[in-house]
Amino acid sequence: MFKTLDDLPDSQRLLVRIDANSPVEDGEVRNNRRFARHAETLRELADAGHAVAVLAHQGRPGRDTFVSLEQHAEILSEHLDREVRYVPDTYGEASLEAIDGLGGGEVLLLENVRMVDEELADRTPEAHAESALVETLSGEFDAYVNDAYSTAHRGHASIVGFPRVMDAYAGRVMETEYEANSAIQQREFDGRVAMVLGGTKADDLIGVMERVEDTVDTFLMGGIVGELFLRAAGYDVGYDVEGTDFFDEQWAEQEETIRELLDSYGDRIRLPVDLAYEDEAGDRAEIAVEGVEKETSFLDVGSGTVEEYESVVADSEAVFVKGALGVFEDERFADGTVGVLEAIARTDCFSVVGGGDTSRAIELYGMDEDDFSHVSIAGGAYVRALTGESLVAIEALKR
Ligand SMILES: Nc1ncnc2c1ncn2[C@@H]1O[C@H](COP(=O)(O)OP(=O)(O)OP(=O)(O)O)[C@@H](O)[C@H]1O
Ligand SMILES: O=C(O)[C@H](O)COP(=O)(O)O
Repeated sequence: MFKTLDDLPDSQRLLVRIDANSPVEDGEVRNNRRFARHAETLRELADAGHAVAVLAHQGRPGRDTFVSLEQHAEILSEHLDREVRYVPDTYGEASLEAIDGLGGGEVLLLENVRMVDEELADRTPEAHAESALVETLSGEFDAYVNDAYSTAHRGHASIVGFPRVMDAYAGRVMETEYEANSAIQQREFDGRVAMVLGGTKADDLIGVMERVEDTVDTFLMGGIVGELFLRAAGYDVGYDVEGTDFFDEQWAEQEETIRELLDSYGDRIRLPVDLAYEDEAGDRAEIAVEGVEKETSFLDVGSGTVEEYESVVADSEAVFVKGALGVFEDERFADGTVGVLEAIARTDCFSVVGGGDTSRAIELYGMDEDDFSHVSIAGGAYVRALTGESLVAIEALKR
C-alpha cells in the first residue's frame, strides 16, 4: 500500500499535486467539487503547519480550456478561507523565488503544469524523473503528496516523475477515491448491470467497454461518443458545433474499433433513437435518428432515448455512469443527462457516477448525492479503477 498523510513527519515543505481541471466557459473557470475536495487536503496540511506549494493542470494545449491557474487560486482561497498565492510560472526563477518565501501554514499555487512541454511528453517514469521540471522542483521540497486521483491514469511528469526521486504520500482525495473505487471493483452483482457512457472522450470509453465485457449487460450511449457510434452504425451524424473539434480526429482514430464493438456486442450496445438540436428560433428541437437528413450539430439525446434508457435503468441492479448524454450545462440540453441520473436516483440500485464534468450535473440540477452509492470527482481514472486496470499514479506511490 502507499503512505498517506498520517505518515507525514512534522513541518515539511511539500509539493502537492492536485487536479483542479475545470470547465471553462467564456474564459471563466467554473467552481466545482474538485476544489472543495482538494481544499480539505490542503487545509489539513496548512493547519498542521506544513509549507504547501500546489501543482495542477488545466485543459490541454490547443483547447480553449487551456488557461492559466490565476482564477483557480482565487477559487481555492474561497474554499480554504485563507489566501492561496499564485505565481504565473511553474519552475522558473519567479516560482523558485515564491517557493523560497513560502512559510509554514502558507499555500502557493504554481502555474498550469501543462504549460511546461515536458509534462505531457511521452516518456517512461524514469525519463520523467530526469526532466528539468522534476529535477528542479524536487530539490525545493522535503516530500511530494499526490492528491490528484482524477489524473491518476496519466503517466505525466508531475504524476510519475516526482515519486521516483522524492518521499511520496497519497493525499486524502487520492486515498478515499482509491478505496471507494477499488471496493466497487470487488463487488459481485446478481442482477443486470448497465453502464451509461457519454461525454467527449471516445478512447477512454472504448477501453472500458473492452474490459468490462463480462460484467456489463447493457451499454447506454450518448454525448459525442454516442454520435460516433451512430455514425459507425450508418447514420449521418457527428458534426461539430462551430469552434469545437470533437469528431473528425476521434473518428479517424476510432472508426475501426467502434465498428468492431458494434459487430461483436450487438444489442448490448444501445444507441440513441433520437437527438436534440437548437432550432432557428434558438429552442430545443428533436429528431429521430432515422430522419436526419442535413448536417446538424446535436447537443443532447432525445426524449424517446431517455424513455428507453430509463426503463433499462429500472431493470438494473447496478448502474455506472461516465460522461454526460448532452451539453447539460445549457438547460435546454440537459434532459438526457438529468433524465437518466434522476431515473438512477429513483431506484435503489447500486450506482456510481463519475466524471469531473458529469458529476457536476448532480449539483447543478438539485439532485441529492446521497441518492447515489458513490459520486467520484474523477473521470478516466475512475473508469479505469472500475474495470480493474491499474493506475500509474497509484503504482508510483506504492513503489
Ligand atoms: N453532443 C455533445 N456536444 C458537445 N459536448 C457534449 C455533448 N454531449 C456531451 N457533451 C459534453 O461532455 C462533457 C462531459 O464529458 P467528458 O467526457 O468531458 O467528461 P466527464 O466524463 O464528465 O469527465 P472527465 O473530464 O473528468 O473525464 C459535458 O461537459 C458536456 O457538455
Ligand atoms: O479532468 C480529467 O479527467 C483529468 O484532469 C485528466 O485530464 P485529461 O483527460 O486532459 O488528461
